[in-house]
Amino acid sequence: MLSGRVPRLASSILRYSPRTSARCDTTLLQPRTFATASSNIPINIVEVGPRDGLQNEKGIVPVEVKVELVNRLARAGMKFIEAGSFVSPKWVPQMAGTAEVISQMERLRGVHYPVLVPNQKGLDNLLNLLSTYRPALSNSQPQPPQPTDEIAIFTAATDAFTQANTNTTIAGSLERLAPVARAALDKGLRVRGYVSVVITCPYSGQVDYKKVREVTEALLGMGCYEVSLGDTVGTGTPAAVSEMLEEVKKTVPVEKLAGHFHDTYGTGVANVLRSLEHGIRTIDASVGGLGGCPYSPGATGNVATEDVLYALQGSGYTAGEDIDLEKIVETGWWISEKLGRESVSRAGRALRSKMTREKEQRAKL
Ligand SMILES: CC(C)(COP(=O)([O-])OP(=O)([O-])OC[C@H]1O[C@@H](n2cnc3c(N)ncnc32)[C@H](O)[C@@H]1OP(=O)([O-])[O-])[C@@H](O)C(=O)NCCC(=O)NCCSC(=O)C[C@@](C)(O)CC(=O)[O-]
Repeated sequence: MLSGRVPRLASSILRYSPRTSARCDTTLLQPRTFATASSNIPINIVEVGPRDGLQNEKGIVPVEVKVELVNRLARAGMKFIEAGSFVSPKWVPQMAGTAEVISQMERLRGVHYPVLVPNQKGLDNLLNLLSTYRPALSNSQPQPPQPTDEIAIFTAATDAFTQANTNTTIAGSLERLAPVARAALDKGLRVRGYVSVVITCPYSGQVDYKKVREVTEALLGMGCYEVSLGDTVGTGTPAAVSEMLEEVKKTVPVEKLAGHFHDTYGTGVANVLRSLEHGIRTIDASVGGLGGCPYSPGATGNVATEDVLYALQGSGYTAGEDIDLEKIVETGWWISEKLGRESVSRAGRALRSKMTREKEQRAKL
């Protein structure tokens, strides 16, 4: 654990309560209502580093590194870790090894490892893999839990982005995804939805927030338990996020929404906090600030997990009793160095310097 000033914060902040189904306190759903420090509202962090983080890497990241990344995140206390994608390797070569990753990773009890699925073929590939994990006939032959119990389906708020990302229009993608969601639900999988480009589209500019709302409604109508709203390009400001959420919340219950912010313009944490003020209780984040969408030119990584966890300190929100920020910081550096660079998480950089200084001081004693 961190020591000095950070541990003082850490005692209240670095231990988080697990993801609960009671997503939010309705008294705190009013726009721009700040939570008080004593309210301790649970926030779910969905760690998307192994998927959104790595999918944009130019060089192929070896399966064993991806497996180690997922394992480190789980051991650091993350409860939802997006482990990869069953997409076409012709479109996103980096995700080609996902079946191996989810077969080889440790599967910790209470941790969910969702994977992205774009179409029926992706679901079939996943179900084939899962079929090898059927419960053993005899209790004397215990089987490990199946690698995942959740898929994420994805579309976008503009035709141009949907075309670039999945080779179809919004309507075409919804038509393609509806039977996939139904089949996954029939197999007992949970289904999460994504809407990309909720603020700006890299191809068609300013997005119509009404479209974001309609696409969100469509995904929920297919049985998604939650829809994550992606500021794919990362142009969002807190004011734009507010405006977008005000529109979506006209017809969609806020507890069905998650926030997914890229940090291209440095507004990721501010947008997270703004979305919490709106009642959102699930935030996607990426360790070390890894990532970017291959079909969103110029966009940088997701808001860093470390930055979100740091910002939540003393805010009255709590992100999971088991999360160890020091381990998350170390994991952010570990994977960044594997990728030949430094962690871009601001909190990750500062906390690592602090941890190093403290280690040196201890060594001198
Ligand atoms: C949807 C398709 C497949 C349509 O792509 P398509 O080319 O129209 O598909 P197709 O059905 O014509 O198939 C083309 C080839 O791909 C194969 N194929 C087809 N499907 C699969 C599959 N599932 N798994 C493996 N192989 C597959 C298929 O078998 C065929 O192979 P061939 O016969 O030529 O040898 C393609 O566009 C695709 O995979 N797109 C995914 C793109 C992607 O992964 N983008 C990043 C994820 S979304 C994101 O990052 C945003 C998010 C979620 O983070 C939120 C945010 O920040 O906004």
